[in-house]
Amino acid sequence: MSGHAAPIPMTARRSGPLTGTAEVPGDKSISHRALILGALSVGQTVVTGLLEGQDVLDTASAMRAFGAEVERQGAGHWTVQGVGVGGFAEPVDIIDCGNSGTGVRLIMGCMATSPITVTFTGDASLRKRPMARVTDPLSLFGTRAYGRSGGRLPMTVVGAADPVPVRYKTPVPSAQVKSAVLLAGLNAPGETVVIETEPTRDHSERMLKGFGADLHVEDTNEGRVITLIGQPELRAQTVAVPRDPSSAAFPVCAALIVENSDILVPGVSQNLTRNGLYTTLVEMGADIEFGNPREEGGEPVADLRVRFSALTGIEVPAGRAASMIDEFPVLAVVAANAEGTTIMRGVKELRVKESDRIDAMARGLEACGVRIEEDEDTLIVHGMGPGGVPGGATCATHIDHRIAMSFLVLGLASRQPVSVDDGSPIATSFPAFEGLMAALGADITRGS
Ligand SMILES: O=C(O)C1=C[C@@H](OP(=O)(O)O)[C@@H](O)[C@H](O)C1
Ligand SMILES: C=C(OP(=O)(O)O)C(=O)O
Repeated sequence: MSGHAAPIPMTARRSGPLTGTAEVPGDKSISHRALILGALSVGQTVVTGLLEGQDVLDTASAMRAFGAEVERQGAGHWTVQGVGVGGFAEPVDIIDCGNSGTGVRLIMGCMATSPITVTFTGDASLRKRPMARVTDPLSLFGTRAYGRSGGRLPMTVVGAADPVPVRYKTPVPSAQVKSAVLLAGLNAPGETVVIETEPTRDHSERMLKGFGADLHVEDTNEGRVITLIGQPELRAQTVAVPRDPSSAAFPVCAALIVENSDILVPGVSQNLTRNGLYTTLVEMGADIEFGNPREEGGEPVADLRVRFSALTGIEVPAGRAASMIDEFPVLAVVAANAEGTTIMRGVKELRVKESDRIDAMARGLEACGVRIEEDEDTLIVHGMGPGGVPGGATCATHIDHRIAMSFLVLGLASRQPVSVDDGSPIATSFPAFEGLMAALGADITRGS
């Protein structure tokens, strides 16, 4: 929904030890894809553990507008009666993807090779984000797009009536771009090929295969080459959505920096395209046990036991950025509570998320007394040691859920409270955040 709710100021105060179990909600990336692939399949897809965050609810509404029957049967339990590849009807109204880059870009992909015309919009954050990264490769299929200057929403996309398959090397490491091209390739005859030089999250590839697409992935000198044969009949599936490692990052990082904490976070994805934060935290000296490794919903997962730790700053290699792209804001908070300097390189994609996350973190951390250095592609945090951040500031969240949650985690370990001007965007990805953190013992309240 693009109408931004009234701002909800929130404040976090230094807390006693966090203890207990944090059962984080379903993975946002997989939830979007379960609804989209369900809508493109023949038969009824059943989804359990769906994330009922606003981003995913907006994708559910969009799938209904294209003709799929999407119904909520119970908490996290949804069914999708699909229309099949090439079966999308033209929506009679604008598709509003709210705050969700994943939603709008993947949906543009899956309508781009059908003979329909669709107008997309989103909230004030999404309307600032670049769409040409998706509409450029879609134009190779024969799709046309007419947006505001700079390729911004609102944007009207005219699907190709006679699509041709494409071969496309992604110029930015983006799972959204890769996925949009693959989804468009579903309704183009012949082979669509996407080549990525830096691997990004691979949920689309795994799930497309699971729904019956003919897709194979090969690691070559040129990069990861993904080949999809167009016009398959996708078959409805049962999808058990695993928990979201990006949401798990908040209780995990909170426990690492709040003295004497000891928590359990079950079912955290160990998918190599998603687990960069956890590798980084261990390198910084985090006391994390990875117990009971197993598969859930087609993803490798483990139960994490996380204890308060004395951490040391490190240099995070640029090659790891894609596997932890949404976790840099909360890593910056952890880094501020570590000894020494943490250098995050290759992070310029953070500038085109829900907000410019490098700028938002730098300004908020500075306001809380932390020394920061930054350039276009780098963020450097000078750590103040465990519990050493002064705090005592109100940080601007810029309609960005991850910025809001990161600064609230910071406040739990800072000398003075840390407030955010608006915690309402948290509902886009982690509506249970406040209750879950309170149950662990975190002192987070509404108001400034
Ligand atoms: O494909 C996805 O589900 C996502 C891909 C990433 O974006 P980019 O592809 O723009 O890097 C990530 O930041 C986003 O939260 C979810
Ligand atoms: C970047 C994110 O999401 P999206 O691109 O889907 O808005 C995120 O959830 O951190």
